Amino acid sequence: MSEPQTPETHEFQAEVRQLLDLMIHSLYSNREIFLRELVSNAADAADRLRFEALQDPALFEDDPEPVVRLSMDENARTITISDNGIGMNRTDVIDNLGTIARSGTRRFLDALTGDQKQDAQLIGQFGVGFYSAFIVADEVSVHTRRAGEPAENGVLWRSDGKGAFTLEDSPRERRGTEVTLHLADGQDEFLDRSRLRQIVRRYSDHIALPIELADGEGEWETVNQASALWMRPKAEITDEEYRKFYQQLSFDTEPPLEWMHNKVEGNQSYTSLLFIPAQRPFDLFEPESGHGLRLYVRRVFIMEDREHRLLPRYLRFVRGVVDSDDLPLNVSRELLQHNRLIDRIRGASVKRVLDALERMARDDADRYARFWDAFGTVLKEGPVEDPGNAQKVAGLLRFHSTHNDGGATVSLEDYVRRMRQGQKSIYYLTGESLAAVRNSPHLEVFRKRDVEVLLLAEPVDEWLVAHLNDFDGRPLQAVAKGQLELDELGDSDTPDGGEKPEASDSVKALISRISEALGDRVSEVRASARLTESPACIVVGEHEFGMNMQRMLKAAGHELPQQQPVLEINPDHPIIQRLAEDEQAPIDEWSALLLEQSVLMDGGRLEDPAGFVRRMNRLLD
Ligand SMILES: Nc1ncnc2c1ncn2[C@@H]1O[C@H](COP(=O)(O)OP(=O)(O)OP(=O)(O)O)[C@@H](O)[C@H]1O
Repeated sequence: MSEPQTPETHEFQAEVRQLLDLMIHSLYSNREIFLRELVSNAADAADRLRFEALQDPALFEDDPEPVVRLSMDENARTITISDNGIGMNRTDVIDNLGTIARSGTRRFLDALTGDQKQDAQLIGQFGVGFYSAFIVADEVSVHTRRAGEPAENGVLWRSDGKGAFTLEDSPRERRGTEVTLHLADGQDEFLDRSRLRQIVRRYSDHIALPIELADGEGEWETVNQASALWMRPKAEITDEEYRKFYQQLSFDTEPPLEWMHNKVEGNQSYTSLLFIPAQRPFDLFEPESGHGLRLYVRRVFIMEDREHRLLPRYLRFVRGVVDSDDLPLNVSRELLQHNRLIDRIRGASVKRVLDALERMARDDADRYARFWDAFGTVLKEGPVEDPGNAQKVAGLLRFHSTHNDGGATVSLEDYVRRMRQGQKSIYYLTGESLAAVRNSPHLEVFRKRDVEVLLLAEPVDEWLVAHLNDFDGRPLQAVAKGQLELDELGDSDTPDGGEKPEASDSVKALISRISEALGDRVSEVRASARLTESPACIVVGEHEFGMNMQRMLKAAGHELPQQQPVLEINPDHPIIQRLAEDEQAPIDEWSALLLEQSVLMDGGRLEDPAGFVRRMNRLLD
């Protein structure tokens, strides 16, 4: 076997090339984040070393104290970021720096908005951090050796970011990685020590290991706080420090809406510091991505909880840290699945977050509205995922409603307070868009009798109402399902709102004519108690999927049993009355038209739209 020839040249993977091109040519606002990214990689490398050294203390060699060092050479116009972390061997370097597309790269390219400022924010969130070096550098070299391997396994990676990199053997005594950036023209501001100090303090102050800056005379100055903020006593931490810590942890441009810092002492001790952000991260709805809380054991970083063991998925917007004194240091993902201490931390953390949201909703409606705008949709997954807290979560939900056609949302508590005397249920209507539900014929009798209906137009709402059966002891009831019992709507103020109108004999006869004409396209035709203005609407059975849910399930590729709707007609409507009296009217055409317009009003699609238009034109003629 022959040793690989060095230096050897490798092409960047196509997507990496695309990304580099973008870094070099378009991301010049906010260029300083390159340092945040490289320091964060160095700190991750220190965390990984500490973690692996739990099994194999020899990895520390004779250099156990983690540190990140920044130095510069004004003549050569270079900046160097070095760490004594885990380091990389040849294979690691090839895999990590250029030839294998990381899933983050593709997603990053897809998520770009064209707005430079926003796009620069995306870099840190995607795991394309290393390449940000090319925002300021026209050549980058990485000299590295993996902990535990001999000095001659050191490798040197070099690239100008233009399509290829070279790799050569290069012995390295010191464990870890040294990244050297040769600054491109016009980037000399980064050769200024106070500028580097300022950037480190801005972005990396709370990285829990020292970041040292060379003073040019052989001395090193620690420029960050280098402490685990969450371990300090609450009373000594300022709001500003909490905000800054959050922003360094999350790379969020906005300060958080709220934070909860708790130390739990006792036979199981842990500290948690949880933040509720103010704005949505780009990947909130991507199933495999997203962040979790950072889990530490006695200050040693163990893992990011991407599997949502420390907090359930519906609270995945929460960022922060949990530091346990009692978990074993070699805790694995598997162990996290079945661990009583983790279960307790999870239960308590859920309660802390929900309590904080309750307080915010009660004391500061504006702030809560911001929270709801950003994360309401996610919170709606709560009753499905966490039935034990369903009522608590339900109390935090906000909905559009007929009470407030202007658009402000209402809580279930508001709704219950406004229920009419004798009203039994909380009524809701689901549909594809707010406009469609707001104008639905199903609301006619509710509006007339001044009974509030919640208007639900997000896909998740269907799952929510399928799992949330009641609130405060009142059942949730879909207005577009089953027979509507008017006396369950509560007392009516309107004089004609009492009894359901008795269908006359001619209407009864019309119903059977329509029923015959439509055959098995409907399961039933009946007189409606719902309609006051429209001639007809469709309804599903009490225990069937609603029309909107049926459409969603079909769109997701599910086979559904044939389920025909009920057609309800409004005996008081002039068209219906005319049809009831005119036995010569072309009933096949009219019946089809009534059904088709009801399907359209419901947000459905017609199987034969051209047939519908022709029919309508014939009848208008
Ligand atoms: N200083 C370093 N020491 C050891 N490995 C490193 C170092 N810098 C980068 N790497 C390796 O290269 C990989 C790619 O780094 P990059 O910054 O592009 O993404 P990332 O760190 O995985 O993602 P993110 O930026 O979201 O943390 C890292 O996952 C790591 O394995």
